Amino acid sequence: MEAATMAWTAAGVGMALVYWFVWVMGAAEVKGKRAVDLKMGSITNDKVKDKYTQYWSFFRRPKETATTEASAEKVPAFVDTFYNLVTDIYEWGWGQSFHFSPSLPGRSHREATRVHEERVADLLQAKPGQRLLDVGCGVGGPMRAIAAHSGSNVVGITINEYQVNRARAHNRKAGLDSRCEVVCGNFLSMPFSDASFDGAYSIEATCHAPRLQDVYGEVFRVLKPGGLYVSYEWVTTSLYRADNPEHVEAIHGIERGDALPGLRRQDEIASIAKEVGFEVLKELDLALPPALPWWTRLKMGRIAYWRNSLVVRVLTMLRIAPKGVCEVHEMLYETAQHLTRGGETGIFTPMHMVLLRKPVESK
Ligand SMILES: C=C(CC[C@@H](C)[C@H]1CC[C@H]2C3=CC[C@H]4[C@H](C)[C@@H](O)CC[C@]4(C)[C@H]3CC[C@]12C)C(C)C
Ligand SMILES: C[S@@+](CC[C@H](N)C(=O)[O-])C[C@H]1O[C@@H](n2cnc3c(N)ncnc32)[C@H](O)[C@@H]1O
Repeated sequence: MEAATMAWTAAGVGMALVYWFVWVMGAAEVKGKRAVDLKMGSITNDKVKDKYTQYWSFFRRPKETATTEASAEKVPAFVDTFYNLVTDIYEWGWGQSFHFSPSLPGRSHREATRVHEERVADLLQAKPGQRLLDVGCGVGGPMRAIAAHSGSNVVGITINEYQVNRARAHNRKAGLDSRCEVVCGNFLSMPFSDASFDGAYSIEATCHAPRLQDVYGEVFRVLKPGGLYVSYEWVTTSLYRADNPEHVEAIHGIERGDALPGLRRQDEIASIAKEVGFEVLKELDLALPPALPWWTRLKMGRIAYWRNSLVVRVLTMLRIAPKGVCEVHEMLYETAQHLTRGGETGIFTPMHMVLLRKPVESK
């Protein structure tokens, strides 16, 4: 073969490979967020690396972050930065629901996710026409499932403006925008009137609060007397040993890679809820057997991770994705290992469920 023909053939094969990795394989989990559309939220391309470095140095020592008052105050701003960095990667590689769920035999991840969300609506006994609050709503995957399942109206709050825009666009596309509303704000001080919601829920979101009392107190305030609140909490279990270096490494890894100001213990949740005035109706770790592992989906994805990191590398080289995406992707890959370790050893659960009620006689 002539040199020129060989060069053209190689170029053709190269282009086909790029097309395959980026447009075909890069379409990952959910149609609608493709690798070529990866952005870093509202951070401009030239600021991505700096923002990532700032984030990483802030969350290097998670427990200190929660305990010193000055740095606890900065947590919501850094959580906002975190979601600017990860929201598109999450949507691309996981879907529109940013949480885990127990695997269900013979059912897809998508179905298992929906069942885990509908369980919230059922626990709340949500009814058509009721007004529910989604505390830390992400891009609204759970909100749409819960509104569709129960017929209720849902108002979501998130600290991240980029997520607000994504959630509103998804709500419109799903034809649910008349029943699903999204507000940008801090769940530690919410822009809602007292006693203005029939029910509330939070799915894997309140773990970002330095003090759980603050967010539970706000939910208590905005609920009507008699209103129910369900929360899926990220916690360490009674199997966690602070003197076991492997345990400490996994838990620190989870905290650093997920913007957490220190994980709480499982046995703290109900007492904090009571402290702010709630009645505790139910408390259960939904990850306990007979539930199947929630971390299977993270483990099964090794080939997908490899493919995804290749895709982000190629896109960064071609300057389609901003510089810094590779570092963020690498951080998430490592976080996935720590989460898996936390699940396998049983020292961590992302689904400690509490069902709470604001007493009827309270104001
Ligand atoms: C509740 C929170 C988020 C939980 C999960 C939705 C996310 C935790 C870790 C994330 C991921 C890790 C590895 C990524 C992978 C390297 C990439 O190629 C594709 C996306 C991942 C699978 C990503 C997806 C979302 C998570 C599973 C926290 C923040 C409180
Ligand atoms: C892991 S995501 C879960 C999102 C959603 N519940 C779901 O399951 O898809 C956590 C969410 O909590 C929100 N969040 C964290 N801290 C917050 C704060 N102080 N005020 C409002 N939202 C916050 C984040 O912006 C994000 O939307």
